[in-house]
Amino acid sequence: MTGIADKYDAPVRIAVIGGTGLKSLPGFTHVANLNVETPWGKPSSPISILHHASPSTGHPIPIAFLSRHGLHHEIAPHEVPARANIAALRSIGVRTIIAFSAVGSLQEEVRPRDFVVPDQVFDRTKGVRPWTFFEGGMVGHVGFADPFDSTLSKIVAKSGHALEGDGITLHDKGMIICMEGPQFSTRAESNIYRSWGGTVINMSVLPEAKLAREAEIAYQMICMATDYDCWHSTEDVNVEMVMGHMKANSENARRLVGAVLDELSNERHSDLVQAKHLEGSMKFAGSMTGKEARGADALKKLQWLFPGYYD
Ligand SMILES: CSC[C@H]1O[C@H](OP(=O)(O)O)[C@H](O)[C@@H]1O
Ligand SMILES: Nc1ncnc2[nH]cnc12
Repeated sequence: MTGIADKYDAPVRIAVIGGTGLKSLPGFTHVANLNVETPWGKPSSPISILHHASPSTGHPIPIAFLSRHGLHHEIAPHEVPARANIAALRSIGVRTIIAFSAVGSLQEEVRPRDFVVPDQVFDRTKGVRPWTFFEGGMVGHVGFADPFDSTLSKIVAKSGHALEGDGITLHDKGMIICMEGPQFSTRAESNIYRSWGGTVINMSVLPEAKLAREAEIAYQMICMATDYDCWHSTEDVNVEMVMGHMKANSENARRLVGAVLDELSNERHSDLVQAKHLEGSMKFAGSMTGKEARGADALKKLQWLFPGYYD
């Protein structure tokens, strides 16, 4: 792309990860495209840096945008390079991620095109996706009882509720089931997930949310329901249905993300967007392994991710 810089000198604190049907964020000033190479490989797409005018000061706030499935939706859910995505975002300064996802609804009251801000996750991936930065002779454990950031979730919910009555319906909690895919669920699975209390289902929240937590990044997913999976009397989920609802409701998705970014750009959330409450948490949690037993490769990679933590 001509006229777009390939560097951005200031730290970028806030990122949006776009999912199915949200491959870009129009309406912002596109100032740079960053091609970041991490020890875990290349991210799903170049990171676009967008300028968003803070409603409180008018000053431009940089926002990083990454397309989870690539620029042309060429990366399947189980192939998403989630470690490279999260590591690349952290390396440019990101400490807050708003992740967007198209989901199936497991409850009658969550209708196609409704938004859900989940507060819990149930892991139904199959262990085929790399899910941690801590391995190979660098052991680390991090709490994941509450997989989303509670302060961030309140901001997202408040921003969404403020748009209600204006074409947007938002449910401010729920359990998201993360399945492996890429095939959709069987009817038996869908009904079991409902009996477990699942609210919505996707193929993307994990390991993204786990890796964000390990990287000391505040993370919240915004889900948009696109179908009733295959438990309902309506038509079973298919790709045309998902894409159709995403396309038809994309303006609302962008309005919601815009409202969240407006709020996060406010100076009063400066500590949150820098995730001060998470800063340094991996210094101790990731330094359990005795120095003499540390794997050299693992150490080098983690020193790239957390400069100064494991010297
Ligand atoms: C195309 S339907 C299945 C696909 O849609 C969701 O993608 P994303 O979470 O990136 O919006 C779901 O997780 C599946 O990957
Ligand atoms: N029914 C479904 N199952 C899994 N992922 C989805 N993404 C959108 N709809 C979905």
